Amino acid sequence: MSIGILGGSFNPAHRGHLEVTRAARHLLSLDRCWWLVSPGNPLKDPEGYAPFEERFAAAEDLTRQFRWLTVSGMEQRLGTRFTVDTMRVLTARFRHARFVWLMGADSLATFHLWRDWQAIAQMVPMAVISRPGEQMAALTSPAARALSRYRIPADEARTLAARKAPAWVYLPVVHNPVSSTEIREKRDP
Ligand SMILES: Nc1ncnc2c1ncn2[C@@H]1O[C@H](COP(=O)(O)OP(=O)(O)OP(=O)(O)O)[C@@H](O)[C@H]1O
Ligand SMILES: O=C(O)c1ccc[n+]([C@@H]2O[C@H](COP(=O)([O-])O)[C@@H](O)[C@H]2O)c1
Repeated sequence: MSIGILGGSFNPAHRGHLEVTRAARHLLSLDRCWWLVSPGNPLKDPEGYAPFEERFAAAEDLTRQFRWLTVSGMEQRLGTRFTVDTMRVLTARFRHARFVWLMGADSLATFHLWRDWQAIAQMVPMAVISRPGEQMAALTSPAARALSRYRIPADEARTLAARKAPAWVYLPVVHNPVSSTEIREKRDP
């Protein structure tokens, strides 16, 4: 079974998350997707984070109609905050699953700042989905350069989940500028 994982703060969840996930599911031919709600991104200021339970519940509300999409509180339960730790547990626990790590272009732009990012790239194939204004920073980022030889063309995206990591694809398919930051600012100007 192939499973796409979109890790995120979901502070709050929005249509952009949905668009990324639906596009990835379709183009990568994934059986299922998980939204992995982070207890707190280690690179983000904890100030301004809504409580985990609130972020989780809002993500569930937004996705209820999609049976192929599960909102997971795995990191909260495991007590992991770093993706490398989470993926070590998941790959050991679900030996027969073929995981693909999903992320927006802005995440690839700072991927080289994540703990043991090379180990993550060795562990799991990755799909990077476009985000308005982020393409240049993503594709010229230190991680994109370091991993350039493992990039596959977008028209081979369907093969990604079956590939051995490292392997990644850039999908220029989402053009929705929505962000959690914008939603929070509109709520509390
Ligand atoms: N509009 C979007 N287009 C493409 N990718 C997105 C979009 N919104 C979120 N993502 C991706 O979804 C993942 C989780 O994002 P996150 O929960 O941080 O939302 P966000 O809108 O980026 O939040 P914030 O504005 O608080 O930084 C990240 O990999 C991010 O790149
Ligand atoms: O492991 C890390 O060092 C790391 C650093 C920054 C972000 N992440 C993960 O990236 C995902 C997206 O985070 P965010 O806050 O941009 O939604 C989420 O699963 C985070 O746990 C992970």
